[in-house]
Amino acid sequence: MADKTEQFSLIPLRDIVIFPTMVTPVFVGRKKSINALDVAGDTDKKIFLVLQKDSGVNDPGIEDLYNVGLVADILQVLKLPDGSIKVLVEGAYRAEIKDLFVEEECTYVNVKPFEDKNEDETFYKYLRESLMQHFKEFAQTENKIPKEIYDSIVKMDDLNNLSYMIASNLSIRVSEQQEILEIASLSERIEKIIEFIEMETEIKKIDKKIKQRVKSQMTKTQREYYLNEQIKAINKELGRDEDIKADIEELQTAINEKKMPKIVREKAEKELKKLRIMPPMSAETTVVRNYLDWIVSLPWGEYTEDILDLEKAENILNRDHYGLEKPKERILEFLAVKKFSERIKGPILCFVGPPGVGKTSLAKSIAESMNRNFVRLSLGGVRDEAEIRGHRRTYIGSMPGKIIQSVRRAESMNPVFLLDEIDKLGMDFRGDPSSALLEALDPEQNNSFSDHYLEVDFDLSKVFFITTANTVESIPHALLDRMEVIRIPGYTEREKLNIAEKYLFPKQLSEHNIPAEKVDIAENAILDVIRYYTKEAGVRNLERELASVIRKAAKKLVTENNVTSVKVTRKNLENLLGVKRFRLEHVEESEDVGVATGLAWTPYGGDILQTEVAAYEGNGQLQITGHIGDVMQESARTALSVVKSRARRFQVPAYKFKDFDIHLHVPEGAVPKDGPSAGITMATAILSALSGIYVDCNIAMSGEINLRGKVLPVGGIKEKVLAAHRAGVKKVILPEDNRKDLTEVPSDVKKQISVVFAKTIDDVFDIVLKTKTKEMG
Ligand SMILES: Nc1ncnc2c1ncn2[C@@H]1O[C@H](COP(=O)(O)OP(=O)(O)OP(=O)(O)O)[C@@H](O)[C@H]1O
Repeated sequence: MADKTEQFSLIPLRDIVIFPTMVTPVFVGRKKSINALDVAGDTDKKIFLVLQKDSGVNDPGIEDLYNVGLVADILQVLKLPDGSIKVLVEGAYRAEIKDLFVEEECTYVNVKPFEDKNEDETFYKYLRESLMQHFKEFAQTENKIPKEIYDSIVKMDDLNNLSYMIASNLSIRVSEQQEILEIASLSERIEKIIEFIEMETEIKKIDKKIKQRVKSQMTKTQREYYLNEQIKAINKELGRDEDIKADIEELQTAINEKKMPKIVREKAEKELKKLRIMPPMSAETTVVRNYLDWIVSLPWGEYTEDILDLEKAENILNRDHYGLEKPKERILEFLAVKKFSERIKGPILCFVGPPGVGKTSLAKSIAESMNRNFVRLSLGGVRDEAEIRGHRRTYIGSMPGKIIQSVRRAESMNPVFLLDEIDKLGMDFRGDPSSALLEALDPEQNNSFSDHYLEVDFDLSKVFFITTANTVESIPHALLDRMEVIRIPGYTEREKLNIAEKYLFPKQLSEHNIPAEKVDIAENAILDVIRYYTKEAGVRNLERELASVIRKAAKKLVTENNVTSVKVTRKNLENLLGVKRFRLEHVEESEDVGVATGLAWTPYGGDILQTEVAAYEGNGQLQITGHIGDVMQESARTALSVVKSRARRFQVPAYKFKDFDIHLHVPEGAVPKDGPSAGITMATAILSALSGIYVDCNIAMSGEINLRGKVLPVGGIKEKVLAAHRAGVKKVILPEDNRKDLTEVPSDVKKQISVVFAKTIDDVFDIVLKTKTKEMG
């Protein structure tokens, strides 16, 4: 490329700057430009391309063009259907216009190559690094540069070409690209490109910031307003406007029709008025709407008519429940009092007993016999006052409390309302749910029960509340005071057998729709289910296992061709229910040293627990294991002191308390145990371990002791005696003061077991300690 003037035909460019070495399509439409192509084709296929200053000018003169353009090779010419031409050019070198001749058919230019300035190239390396770094950052933020272009740019060796390539890919104005094209010095050109890149990235950043600021400035209400307007528009489009209106009218009708008290009606009308003027989809509207939905769905003024027919009630109670004489009698008395005086507000019934003894089903039978609706609310784990009394409406997602929710489910103002597991009510920093419950249960105040959500009083005075608990100990005192406790202890094996035969099995058969003659179960098979597949005071699991037996039998009937009926016997039981899950609890040894048989009460019934004690050389420490609670730990210490005070009588030398460690262990470590009732058992085992005197393990015992050795009464007598009976124990020691509780124990059990009563620990020792002594090492 000599430094001389050359002549080319001209194509003026609109809105595009072409750089050297770039291969680009150019669309040519103007007549003169098409002719310029023809002229170029006749010569050496070179053409001069330069940017127009104003793209609106049709036939530009020298003053309308930039000075520096590009001499380019024509690679391909393509005629398009609309008569215009697409020409593929490759930029050869930059050139400067010296002269311009506007002819009729096309414009010619005399140009001189626009040379690069000679420079010291030592800094090019650094310039290159800087350029690449900027470009990479730009490519990342911009994310517009196609991957293949990016890859080819990154690989480019020639710095000149690199600068052109990058410049052509920046999203800057054409005049700015032209500016780059016109810079003769490579280093200056690169600096300019870097400047543009920085400007671009900065603009992007500012842009982002502004967008964010605008976004956050758009306040919640503005957004809501905007969204609401949109929803309104959408609703209108879809014709839902009418739906919303109809909805409001529906609410109005419901308010009119419900037998709500005046004050509630006024409140509802007021809220409805608000709703009418609110934008349909605002958050506040939803709150008001939900509130009104709740108000109109409550059974205001709906009462079922009571039937207080004692004979019918008794029949229903007997129809559904075996035994339970005392509770049934008490229930009938209660109903009788109600019949005579509607106004006397009797105490609230509280059924206390282990799971599955029929507390819930008794309550259901009461409801049925009185012709009332029945609803059940489990209080287990309720720790928050708001769960009972509801959250104020200002809370997002608030609702009425569980009492009001349950009344809605009951669909009448006077249901039988079972508050289950009242002993499991919790209490923590969120308030005391029992105080809210107290208000619901208290006949003096419950005609105006206040729920935080409803904001209007609700009359609970006609509700018949019944509560249930596994144990009275953990019922809050204030609640217990208002309740009449009816105890339903666990069942004996015989009772369970009767319940299973007469109630559970037939009930399950009919629930499974299986005719009685198709599946039968032998008495001893039921006994085996009770003994080896369930371990409970009630009959819930027994019922479940019987259901399972029935299902398995039904499958046999269906799948095995020749089987027309199934008789479940002791022999085929294991085939149906799988291997036995429990073994009978029984006393391991008939006599031993350092062990005693205790009786424990758990919320799930009674259990026998053999307490073991080992004594070995040490320094007078007492170690206790077996997952036992604080009260039981203290009771163990008391037992040790009691034994110390009787050491001389049993010839236990004093050094044994000083130079021996005592380890007391209560097996079945997985079951947490607590309470003072193992006092006499622990004292017996400790004394035996230290003295070497044998203990009669066939005698089971339960009793608390104080430091002076007096035996104090304990709870759960029926469960404990039943557990002893189940384990085959023949004799039981109980505190003298528990003599009266023996009436709870069924007489068939009492016939088979002898109960002795002890006043002091010495009485206990006299009964259980043998005369034999083991030689101690
Ligand atoms: N004496 C009984 N006669 C007949 N069926 C009984 C008897 N006791 C319990 N059942 C039956 O045992 C099942 C469990 O009883 P229910 O659910 O009433 O126990 P629960 O004492 O309320 O237990 P939880 O305390 O776990 O709620 C019911 O199907 C019930 O009908």
